Amino acid sequence: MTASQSQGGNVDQAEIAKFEALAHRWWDPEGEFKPLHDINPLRLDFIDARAGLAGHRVLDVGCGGGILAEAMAHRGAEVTGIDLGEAPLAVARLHAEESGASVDYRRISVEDLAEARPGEFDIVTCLEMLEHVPDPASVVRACARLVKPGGQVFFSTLNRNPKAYALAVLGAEYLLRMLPKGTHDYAKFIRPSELAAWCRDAGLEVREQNGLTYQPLTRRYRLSATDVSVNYLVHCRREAP
Ligand SMILES: C[S@@+](CC[C@H](N)C(=O)[O-])C[C@H]1O[C@@H](n2cnc3c(N)ncnc32)[C@H](O)[C@@H]1O
Repeated sequence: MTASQSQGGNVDQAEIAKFEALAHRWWDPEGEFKPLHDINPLRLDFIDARAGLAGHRVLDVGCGGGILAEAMAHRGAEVTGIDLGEAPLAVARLHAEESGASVDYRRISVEDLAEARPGEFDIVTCLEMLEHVPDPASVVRACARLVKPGGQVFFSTLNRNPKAYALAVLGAEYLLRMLPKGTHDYAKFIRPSELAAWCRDAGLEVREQNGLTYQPLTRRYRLSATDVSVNYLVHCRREAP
């Protein structure tokens, strides 16, 4: 058990501090968060095509500086974004003010929000966050509680295998320097089978898994229905009671 877990929360303060320190760079499309900017149109379309964002109540868990949350609001969703980092949320609020996006940003854990507002959301998104928490299965359970029966939940994270280590850690952090060193902890990467088991245990039906693959030559990402070997997206539906 880590120090932060023993204090009662499912949070690794060192992870939060990492994102706090970089928060001012969140909206620089060529900065440390470039990969999130680059994959955002793909993941936004993936979610919109499966859940239909316009007019729906959406919760974005681990929203950071708001790259996805804002984009979903611009598609007509009523978005709440939660995170435990103060600085990323401050950046997110400022950016939304400038862009005219309406997003309700809050500093609260997903577990506490699930206690307070179970079943309130049509759609829950939790992207690139599970690999930064001590107990990702607890986040999956909370997301399942927060969505309405029949509602949609989306996760994305990094697979745990030698290829993912080579590309996401050695390649992105050390070779290409796309990300600061230490951004990812390989031990926290999650196999699709592990995530699927947590989803099923939480009452979520896994409908689809899609890879987000990086092409080093073109420096572009694309969605792949078959290659979930590195970064991947999962679409689930909360089973009706
Ligand atoms: C890689 S960023 C992803 C941001 C956003 N989801 C995206 O994909 O554009 C990870 C985010 O998770 C947040 N985070 C880490 N641990 C968390 C926790 N226990 N509860 C809520 N947010 C957390 C960090 O503060 C950071 O903003």
